Amino acid sequence: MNLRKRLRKYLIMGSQNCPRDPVKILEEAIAGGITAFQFREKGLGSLKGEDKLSLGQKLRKLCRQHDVLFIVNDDSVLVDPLEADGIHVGQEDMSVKQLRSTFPNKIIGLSVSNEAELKESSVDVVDYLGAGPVFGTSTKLDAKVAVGVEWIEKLRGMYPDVPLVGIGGVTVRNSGLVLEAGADGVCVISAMTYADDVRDVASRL
Ligand SMILES: Cc1ncc(COP(=O)(O)OP(=O)(O)O)c(N)n1
Ligand SMILES: Cc1nc(C(=O)O)sc1CCOP(=O)(O)O
Ligand SMILES: [Mg+2]
Repeated sequence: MNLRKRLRKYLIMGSQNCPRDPVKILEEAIAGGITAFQFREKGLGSLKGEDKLSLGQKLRKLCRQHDVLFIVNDDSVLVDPLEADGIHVGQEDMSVKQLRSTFPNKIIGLSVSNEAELKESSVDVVDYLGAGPVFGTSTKLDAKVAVGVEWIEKLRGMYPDVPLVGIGGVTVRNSGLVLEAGADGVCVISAMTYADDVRDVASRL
């Protein structure tokens, strides 16, 4: 399956986003049909060190068993121990050029939230772009200003062939707008991790 298809339903989470066992939440999301997962263990209440690694290993194993793409957020040190398929970074993280030279064959995703960031970005060395926050979000405390689906349209126009996902405040109800604007996939955290029925949300997304 090509990357655009594999990024279609992209769950991102760490234990800090989960009101119950993250392993169970991922199992249910996989049963509902997610195609990609990002291990984003960061921020208030997140696990560190061995505990972080141990949870990452359990989530990685599940993704492998079900052929779900497994991406690590930010932490390049975890890529090899978790045998991740790739890494996602933002503008304030490790440079994508450096990552590309360290991981020539891994998937590299980069966040772009506005024109100024785009100007500074080496889009040519990454495999996909994460655009957002499309809508308002309270999950990421340092999220930038919501950019709307117009930002997706703009990026799609500029980069017709680059895999593109929308993130930030995405729900079952508004996910269609993100895809109609030209995204290949939608990323969600809270809409899935806090759902009463995770599997149902994943399948309807
Ligand atoms: C797919 C995807 N898109 C954007 C982000 C945000 O990355 P970043 O700006 O580095 O912020 P943090 O997630 O690290 O807080 C993402 N993680 N994934
Ligand atoms: C991790 C993250 N990155 C964003 C960006 O705009 O780059 S918004 C965000 C949080 C998304 O969480 P929710 O689906 O609960 O709104
Ligand atoms: Mg980051």
